[in-house]
Amino acid sequence: MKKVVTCSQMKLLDHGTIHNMHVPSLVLMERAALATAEEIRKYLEKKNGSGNLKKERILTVCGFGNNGGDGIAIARLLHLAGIRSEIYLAGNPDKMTEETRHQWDIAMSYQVPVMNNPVWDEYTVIVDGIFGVGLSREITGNYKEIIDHMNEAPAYKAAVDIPSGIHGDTGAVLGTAFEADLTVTFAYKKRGLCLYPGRAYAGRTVVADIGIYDRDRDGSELASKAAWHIEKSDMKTLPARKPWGNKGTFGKVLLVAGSKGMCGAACLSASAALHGGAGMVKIQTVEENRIPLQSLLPEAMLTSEFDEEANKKNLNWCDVLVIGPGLGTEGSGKERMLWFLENGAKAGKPVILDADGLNILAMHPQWMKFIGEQTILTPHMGEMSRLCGLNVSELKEDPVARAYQYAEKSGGVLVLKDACTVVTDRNEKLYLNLSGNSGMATAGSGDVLSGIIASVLCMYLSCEEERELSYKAAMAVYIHGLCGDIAREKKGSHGMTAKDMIEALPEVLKLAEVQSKG
Ligand SMILES: NC(=O)C1=CN([C@@H]2O[C@H](COP(=O)(O)OP(=O)(O)OC[C@H]3O[C@@H](n4cnc5c(N)ncnc54)[C@H](OP(=O)(O)O)[C@@H]3O)[C@@H](O)[C@H]2O)[C@@H](O)CC1
Ligand SMILES: Nc1ncnc2c1ncn2[C@@H]1O[C@H](COP(=O)(O)OP(=O)(O)O)[C@@H](O)[C@H]1O
Ligand SMILES: [K+]
Repeated sequence: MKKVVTCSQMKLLDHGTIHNMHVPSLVLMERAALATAEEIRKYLEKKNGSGNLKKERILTVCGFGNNGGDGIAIARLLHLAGIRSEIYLAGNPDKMTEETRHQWDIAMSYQVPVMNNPVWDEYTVIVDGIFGVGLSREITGNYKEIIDHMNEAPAYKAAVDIPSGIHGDTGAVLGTAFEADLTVTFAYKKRGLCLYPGRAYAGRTVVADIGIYDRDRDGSELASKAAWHIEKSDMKTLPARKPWGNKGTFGKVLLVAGSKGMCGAACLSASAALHGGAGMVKIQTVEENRIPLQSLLPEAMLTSEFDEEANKKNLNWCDVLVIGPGLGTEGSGKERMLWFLENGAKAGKPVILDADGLNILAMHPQWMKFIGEQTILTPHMGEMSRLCGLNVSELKEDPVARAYQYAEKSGGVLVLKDACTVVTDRNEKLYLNLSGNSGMATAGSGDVLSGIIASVLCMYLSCEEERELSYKAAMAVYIHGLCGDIAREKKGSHGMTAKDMIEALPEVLKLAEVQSKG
């Protein structure tokens, strides 16, 4: 797992390194510049093959905060490497920070050329060192014009720390933003580089170690409230299957799903749970779905019984409940959802509430009392809007803040599904997901996720290791995204379907097994 920080957390870390560890700010700046110049040099060498960089001409556009100081140092390092490198200062030089002024003096001593009226399309690379984590308001006027020129230029574009104009905490565009091909960010990814649209503006993101120290004087973590993103290597921590296990020990999933004429969602969710390694899956559905479901998925068990005795037996049998896919919001769907939500909560079973399960909850807020720390809610933006009463654009302005609020209010684990899915709980554990792609915006993709979450919960049943529910949910979201990535590789983002993601699931989980065996 890697940390993801906010701008204020990053400033705290910079400050701690400088003041507690006595690392001069200029040392951090030099390391930031070295790392960025190196990435640019690598790009140029790859592009030019032979290493002859005579045709290259680089313009670094610098503001007056420390992001501009990084930029000036980058321009100097490239100049000293024999590459044609020039500086353009954007803004008011009277506002230069001490460090940036120092960088300016060094650059002038080395006679790094400075342009006053650059001809934008003469450059092969444009580096953006205007604003970093210090961006504090909407970009207007001259800065906006400059960024628009930079974007229109045909050059390869590299951003220092974060593309200017991207809000480092929310990923929002403040007025305008630099459209980078490459972003070299320092110490940790910033939230705004994970969330959209910031993630799209950042291009390929490289995290450079510049020697930031993440502890205070007492040794406690400064960025303890930071977010996390899961990566491939974390999958080796998934519990291995015990050699002596049987289908009973590998987890029993009860899926309360499907309604008359609606069995597809139940089928996808159940199939994903089975392909994800759950020992047994039973679908609680309506009698009309028996023949299609049993023909489509003979591995799953099925019951259409719905009375107190049968329900209790099914509830006792299962380890994990998934409630919602294709349930409908009226009639039997509503009754089934309420019975299993209430009694699942009372029995202390983990419940994954998805799709129509969430829509029913939104219509009956008094049932929120059955949501607790064992419940995982998996709304997409539309469902979330129904649950919390805000419209989708309000949610998208700051999805993390909205997710925190709802997790706090509900007491459950919230999986707010979007291009960058946010997972959080009432303790503000926060995960931002970086796997997946737009091909996953296809019908049934969410049903697959609910099945994968159930299967990941099952993996942990017979394992001594304690993991928080939010971590397990975030791991499942990451795995789901990897399935989407494999499906895209095989079928392309237009043609891939939810079923292709399920087909990719064994491959993804095999990768975890291979990794854990070393
Ligand atoms: N030692 C360190 O800390 C290290 C920091 N490092 C680097 O420093 C970066 C952070 O530097 P920073 O804090 O100086 O802020 P930065 O992003 O340069 O911007 C602040 C300037 O922008 C201005 N401004 C803001 N918004 C504006 C707007 N919309 N329109 C117009 N102006 C606007 C603002 O003006 P003001 O708001 O004060 O009027 C101020 O002048 C960080 O991202 C990393 O690259 C690394 O070298 C490692 C060591
Ligand atoms: N652009 C995207 N990039 C990555 N993942 C995406 C993107 N669009 C959608 N997804 C993922 O695909 C899934 C879609 O779920 P959902 O909207 O519930 O689909 P459905 O209701 O059709 O089953 C979610 O897990 C979401 O995070
Ligand atoms: K920048």
